[in-house]
Amino acid sequence: MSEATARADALASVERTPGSAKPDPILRVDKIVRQFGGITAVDVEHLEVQRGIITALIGPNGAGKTTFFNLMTGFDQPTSAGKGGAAWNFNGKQLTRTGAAAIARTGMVRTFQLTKALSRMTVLENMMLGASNQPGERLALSLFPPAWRKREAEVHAKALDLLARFKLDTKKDDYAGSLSGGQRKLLEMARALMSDPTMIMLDEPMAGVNPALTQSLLGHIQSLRDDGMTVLFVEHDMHVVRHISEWVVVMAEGRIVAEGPSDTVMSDPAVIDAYLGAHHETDLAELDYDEIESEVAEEEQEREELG
Ligand SMILES: Nc1ncnc2c1ncn2[C@@H]1O[C@H](COP(=O)(O)OP(=O)(O)OP(=O)(O)O)[C@@H](O)[C@H]1O
Repeated sequence: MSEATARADALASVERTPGSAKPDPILRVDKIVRQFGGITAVDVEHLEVQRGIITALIGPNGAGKTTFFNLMTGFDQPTSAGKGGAAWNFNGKQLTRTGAAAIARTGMVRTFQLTKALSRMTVLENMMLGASNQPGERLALSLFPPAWRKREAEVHAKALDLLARFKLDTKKDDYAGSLSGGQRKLLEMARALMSDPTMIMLDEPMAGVNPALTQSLLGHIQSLRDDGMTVLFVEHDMHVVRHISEWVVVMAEGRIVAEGPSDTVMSDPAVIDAYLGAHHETDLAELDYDEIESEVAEEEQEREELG
């Protein structure tokens, strides 16, 4: 049996309902709520992410996807414990109240957009920063300088390997800020891989990427999965979602509203509702999002004119 068939078989019996149980979940989330003032950004009752596959997290703007990523990776904290207590478990480890660095060391990492500070560093320096330190490593290394030099050489070699894999090796001494949009996305992904994650969370990996690089980025994401990594990614482009994800989770107004394989979930009425706020007999993949946006803008203007 091919690996792709095995992955599809593992999901065949999974219920297409929000929060459904998976045969081998690497991430399990319970009752996680995050509010900002009066806004409930995230209110996830239960979610399981299957190990070793590519799962897409989709949903309209403001659905809570980025906040959910931040909560999982310790860059934000849940507001309320909810009934029975907020909890999430990654690869057998309970992560509630665990800091971001400690969560990264468990093997769950997310990509970050290149900030201004990182743009002023070279591509290679960015990669070196991505290497995680094992607990106690800093102390051990500072007490024993030869070990530090050995570790630095290893990290350097690994950074060069990854840069070659992502075809960024010729750019290693360039400022990260000088890269094109697509190359930045490659660097963000390569940097996250420096810590040998078990699961990688990508926030809009294709945003701002030109069509030529899109294909290469998609290939990289698939090869991470083929190497045994679990991939969870947020994406607005439905063609990308259809192309590479084996499972799709849909968020709206902080909640998980639908789950299923990419070829069927987008025709789920709950998903269409989430995007359009009304029932439509439409296949989301066929929708023209620019047209929808301009229709929504027109409707808003009409409402404003009507007072
Ligand atoms: N730091 C913050 N302070 C106040 N409100 C916030 C903050 N972060 C997020 N929100 C609000 O929480 C809600 C969820 O936002 P979030 O960015 O998680 O959504 P998203 O699904 O990632 O959206 P997009 O697809 O547009 O990136 C939105 O209403 C947003 O305005």
